[in-house]
Amino acid sequence: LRADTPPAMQAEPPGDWPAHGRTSSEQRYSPLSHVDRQTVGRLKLAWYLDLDSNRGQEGTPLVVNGIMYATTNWSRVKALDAATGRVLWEYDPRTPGDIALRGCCDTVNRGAAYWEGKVYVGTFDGRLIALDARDGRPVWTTSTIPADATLGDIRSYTVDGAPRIAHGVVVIGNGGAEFGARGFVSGFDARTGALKWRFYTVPAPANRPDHAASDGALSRIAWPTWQPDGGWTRSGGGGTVWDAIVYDPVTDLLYIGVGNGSPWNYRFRSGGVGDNLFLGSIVALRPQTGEYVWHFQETPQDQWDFTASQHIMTLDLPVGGRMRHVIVHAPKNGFFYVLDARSGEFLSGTPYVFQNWADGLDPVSGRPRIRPEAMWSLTDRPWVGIPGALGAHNWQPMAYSPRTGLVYIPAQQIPALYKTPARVTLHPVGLNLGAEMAAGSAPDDPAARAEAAKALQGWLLAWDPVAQKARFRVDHRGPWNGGLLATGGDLVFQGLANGEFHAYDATDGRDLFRFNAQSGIIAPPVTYMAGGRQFIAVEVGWGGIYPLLVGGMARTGGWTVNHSRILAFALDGEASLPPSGQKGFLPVAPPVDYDAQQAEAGYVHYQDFCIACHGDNAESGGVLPDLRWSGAIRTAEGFRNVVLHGALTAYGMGSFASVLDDGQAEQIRQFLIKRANDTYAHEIHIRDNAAGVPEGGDRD
Ligand SMILES: O=C(O)c1cc(C(=O)O)c2c(n1)C(=O)C(=O)c1cc(C(=O)O)[nH]c1-2
Ligand SMILES: [Ca+2]
Repeated sequence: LRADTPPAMQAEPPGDWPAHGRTSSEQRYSPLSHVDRQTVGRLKLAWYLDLDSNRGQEGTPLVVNGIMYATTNWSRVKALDAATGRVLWEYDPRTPGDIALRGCCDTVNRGAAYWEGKVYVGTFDGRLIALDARDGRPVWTTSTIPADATLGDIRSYTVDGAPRIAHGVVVIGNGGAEFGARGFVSGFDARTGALKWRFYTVPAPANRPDHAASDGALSRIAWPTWQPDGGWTRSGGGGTVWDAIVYDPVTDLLYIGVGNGSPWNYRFRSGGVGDNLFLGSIVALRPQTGEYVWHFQETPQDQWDFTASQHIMTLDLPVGGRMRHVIVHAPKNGFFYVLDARSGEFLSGTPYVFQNWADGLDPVSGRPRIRPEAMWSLTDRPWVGIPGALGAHNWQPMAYSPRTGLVYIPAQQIPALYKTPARVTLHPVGLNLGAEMAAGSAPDDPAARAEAAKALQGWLLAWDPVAQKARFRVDHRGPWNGGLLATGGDLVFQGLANGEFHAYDATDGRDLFRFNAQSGIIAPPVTYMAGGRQFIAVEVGWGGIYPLLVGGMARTGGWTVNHSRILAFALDGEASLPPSGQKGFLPVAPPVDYDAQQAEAGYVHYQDFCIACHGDNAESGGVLPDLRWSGAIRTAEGFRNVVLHGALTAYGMGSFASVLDDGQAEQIRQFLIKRANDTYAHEIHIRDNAAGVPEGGDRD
């Protein structure tokens, strides 16, 4: 059985990519078929553009009438001639560097919205800006963060998702639930930037009304699911809407994917009491008013960072013998859900990966049967969870082909160790998870490391949403690969963590095209027509949470240094990339003396405050500096200047003076010197090859 093409999809000009998921169904399917299984052998690079930031690039470029609007790291916007890559205008919102510390997962941006001659972009420091599509001049700017939301010194808000537009309302959410935040989405008048409505996803302390669209639903439905005086009243509760927001013209509803609890620790957050709505839920709202319509909670009692923020897609599928308009969703928690898009009714849910936290779902309600041992914050025993906090599928978008009837999922396995700390402290800067970060790091011993690396997996999963089962999979070298694109040429395109860009046969996963992009790819490709030719374009740039947090183990995926670009491919393209010449972070012989006791204390502070960007156990994942080889660790004063006095704030390394004193900063420095000494010989050794790059061999 094949799904019908929904009416909303037919309206879009087939040669454009005018909205985040191309159409309002967010299927990321384009009917273009010049590039197909026969012609793909002639696919070549047509143009490329070097970007001005070498950090994670997660953007979906929009293409409207031959002009590409791409957003890149630090919330920058570029308009390009989509046929040639020539820059028409650029806009830099000058996001301040210290905001990097307020986001968990790299200063990324996932894309813009286009509507009636304006380009809308959210900025990492929480602004929403409307630009004139002709010249990039700001038409209006507004703050998406209400002044009182930052009350309490731990509240932390960022914006990195793409805005969506419905009924002339621009809708945007925010990130921050790893720090202390209370989630909400806001709707602004697309013409003027005036706030039209706001919907908070978790209650206010004491069930206080916000005089917002959410008041009724929060007090009626959500408030009874929280312990009234739980730690959430100080940490915000979480529920940030940091990625998926979808307007569905078929139901005239707006669907939002609500994130995890703040902090993760459910005992601290809510005393181990209640489901904590609307955490881990899809919530349907009226786009004009923000009024609540329905919700479906995928993960009650969240303590795993199991967000429902992942890509929300609508489809028309035969269910029980009749066509239903449904939402399909593959959130972090590892279950593939099919919900009725009008009512939120649970239709089916099946694990799409190996998972160990639930004994399936209740077949009627869809509620997970959570295993008692997975409730780590209540058992006080460490829990190795699969999926872990980075999910069986993260923000990297899926795609659907109406020709094959398959949903293509960038699936992964990244186990996580969850452990209750001796004491939960809420810090004004840095992660506030209520989980022990110094519980154990990747081993240095090569054999043990290779064994641990086997658990880190990534694959392209072709999923039949009607039968709820896998049709085929394509295994990649590791997790954290790019989002997906499906085309009328029966191809599925995906960039990989190891820096390759591929086209696969949509019917069986056969590998039909491979290109060396010289840096890991996490962004989803798009396709469009310009100058009479079909292009496939993708942003290249290794980053996002996986390499930043996981660090050295994330380098098993391949290329170790970010080189950010936009690449565009076409049949008989004639461009080529210059040789990469990349050698990774070059190890510099470290100072030899350190104090072992200080270094031990420094490990704990490092894991609490530095791990989220510089990687587990002081090994960088190839995006931000590897501190073992940093000049800053050579003197106590130099290190203090960076860590406490903000010498590198403009680059995103703000001051930690509010959480670390001189002595603790010095302990971290001693730890870094120890790590440099422990690993220097090995780092040199793994470069013992002709190319002098880690892990053997130039892949040019
Ligand atoms: O809870 C939040 O507020 C929040 C925000 C974000 C974000 O804004 O990017 C991410 C996450 N959570 C998250 O859990 C996650 O795995 C994640 C990955 C990424 C990324 O861009 O690589 N962002 C985020
Ligand atoms: Ca999160």
